[in-house]
Amino acid sequence: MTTALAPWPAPTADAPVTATVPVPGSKSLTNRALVLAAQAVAPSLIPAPLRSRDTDLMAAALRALGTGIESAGPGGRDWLVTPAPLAGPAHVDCGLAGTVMRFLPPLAATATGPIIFDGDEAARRRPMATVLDALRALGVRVDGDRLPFTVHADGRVPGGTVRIDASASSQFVSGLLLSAPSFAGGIEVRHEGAAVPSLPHIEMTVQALRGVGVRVDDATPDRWRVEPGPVQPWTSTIEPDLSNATPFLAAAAVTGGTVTVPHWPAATTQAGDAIRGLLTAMGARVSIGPDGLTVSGPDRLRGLTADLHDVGELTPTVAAIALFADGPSRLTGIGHLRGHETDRLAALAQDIQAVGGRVDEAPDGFTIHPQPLHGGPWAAFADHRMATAGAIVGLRVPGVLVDDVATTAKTLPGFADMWTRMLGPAVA
Ligand SMILES: O=C(O)C1=C[C@@H](OP(=O)(O)O)[C@@H](O)[C@H](O)C1
Ligand SMILES: C=C(OP(=O)(O)O)C(=O)O
Repeated sequence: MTTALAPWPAPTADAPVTATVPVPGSKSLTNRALVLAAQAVAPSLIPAPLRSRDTDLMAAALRALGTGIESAGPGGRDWLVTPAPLAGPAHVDCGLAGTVMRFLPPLAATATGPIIFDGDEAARRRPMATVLDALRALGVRVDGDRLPFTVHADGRVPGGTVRIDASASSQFVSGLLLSAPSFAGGIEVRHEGAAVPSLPHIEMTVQALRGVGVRVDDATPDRWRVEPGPVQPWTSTIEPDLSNATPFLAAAAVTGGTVTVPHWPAATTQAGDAIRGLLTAMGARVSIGPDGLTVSGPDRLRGLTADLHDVGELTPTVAAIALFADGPSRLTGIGHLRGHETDRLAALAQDIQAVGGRVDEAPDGFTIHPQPLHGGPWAAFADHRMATAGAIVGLRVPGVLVDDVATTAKTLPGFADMWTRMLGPAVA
């Protein structure tokens, strides 16, 4: 029997939050770096990767397939990745990581032996069939359509053209592209269906592949071609995780304070960068300078109408901020969030109502009508971004109880301590 942990009372801010908050590396970049470094012609040193549940699971899975991954550099903060022939039999624990469950089956297909994939209970509900059907179309034997499933690899993926419907997740495209340099004929992925979400993440994949010397043609919308060939070692820096930075920036927005996140990249493919435009539209002051990105909250936040299809990861943060605006906010284009860590639209609606808020849920988004809130339970649903959204609400609403703040370890271990530190010594 497991004992339920005590809920986390989200601290309230008695004054405008003023802080500088360094944020660890990007989950999305770290896991792309690992998958590419495992295919490289020589070892890679991944500088200061994110260490979190999602990235540790990716590293553990690659180790299980034969890749050497060890800590290196000052204080062991880097990862030295030594490629080796990939082989099963192996068992891959995906946890709840979309990047592990969608990026690794194509790589496993280039190995040998049966490779069994499984994950958390919630992970078994996440859409997977598109990538597994694509592998079958490429000549790979796969048993199953969602977790748990088995890839029966025979050491060679012929590759070729696949037609997929990636409207449920950009990760279906990214996963196929990232291992295609190791397919005999590379790959051409053609998307057919409603618009692909999270396009900046596919742009990140393309840029990551080019960064290790792989030729990619993405000139035609909804069509990507990756040439087979040698993968050079990974050398790029890992940018801070800009999506994980957003709850801290939100703290400035909702309390009229000022928060700086250092090392904000001048150019990036991370979806989190879109927070600059979104917060500006809500009335915050946003600037990039030598110290990083600084957000100063306004006296009154404006409601927002935004299509978040490309940057769905930001929805929990934006929804939490919208609760404190002076008018309604309408967030659309995010039906695919129903297949994220949890059904994020339903989860946000439930939690917002539990603290007295009003939200009208639609198939592809919702409208938030700000009104006075009160304390209450805030369920995380095993979703790191639901937990951080609860923290934002708690800044302004006493008595918000987040049931599982530890779930933030998926991408940001130590979140609760970082949050308390941001609020200063006055907050217990
Ligand atoms: O490729 C990636 O690293 C990601 C792609 C996106 O997934 P979806 O396209 O499923 O939204 C994003 O939401 C997720 O957090 C990370
Ligand atoms: C959707 C997310 O994660 P995953 O990589 O598990 O899909 C997310 O981090 O918001």
